[in-house]
Amino acid sequence: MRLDYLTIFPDYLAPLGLSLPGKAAAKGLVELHVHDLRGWTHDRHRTVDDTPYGGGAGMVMRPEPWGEALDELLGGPGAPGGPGSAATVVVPSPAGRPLTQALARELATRPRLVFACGRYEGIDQRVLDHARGRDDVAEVVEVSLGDYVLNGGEVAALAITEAVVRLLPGFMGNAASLEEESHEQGLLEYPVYTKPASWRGHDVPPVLLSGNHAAIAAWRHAQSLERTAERRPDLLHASHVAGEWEVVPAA
Ligand SMILES: Nc1cc(-c2cccs2)n[nH]1
Repeated sequence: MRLDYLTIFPDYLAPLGLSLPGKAAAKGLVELHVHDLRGWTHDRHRTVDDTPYGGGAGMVMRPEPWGEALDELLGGPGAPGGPGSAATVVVPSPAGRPLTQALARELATRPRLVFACGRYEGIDQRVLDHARGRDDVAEVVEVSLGDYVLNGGEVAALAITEAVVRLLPGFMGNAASLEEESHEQGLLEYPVYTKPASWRGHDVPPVLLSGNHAAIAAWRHAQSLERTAERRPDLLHASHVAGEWEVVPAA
């Protein structure tokens, strides 16, 4: 998978070279390329924004630099990959589709993601509309991290990258652990414990020391259900609760 990032703050994406994405890059699972949008401006001040039509506060990002940048990254002579490598343009936005594990799984199947990290009051809408009409763009997807407003898309791009890259085959050593994670089964994760068995008067739930794998699995599922019901009832569906579960003594 190739990941490109268009931003006016390239240094903000320096963490891409560290930890998770950095490890995936080192394993050859991903190619990461950060581009300064100002590289596609032609005036002395390298202007990327202007006042909004219709008035209102703040500034809007001009379409020209984005259009030229996408021309070069997507369809230009230097563009990587031939047919079948059509890019998915990911636009972090508070008005986007919520980032969920399902969306992360979907994005992890794509051959190329191009992150358009906007600032100010947003990117001129025509940039997205034009990109949607390109035959070298598979999809333009606006993605929200949640119902709050950041100053720019860079932080969101880092979060989306981490959620996606960790799902790539061959990245996480134990693929089984991916199955059990929060949201992977549609439920919140159960509580976890490690040594010592007793710490500051707090004991590990005895079932976890029992060696009874069926009872442990049942206890963990019951904990996930309980946590989800308490904290995220919106995630609970009949399918989660259906089926016979043996009653396991409370921890
Ligand atoms: N969820 C979310 C995304 C954003 C922004 C993306 C780009 C500028 S602000 N705020 N909140």
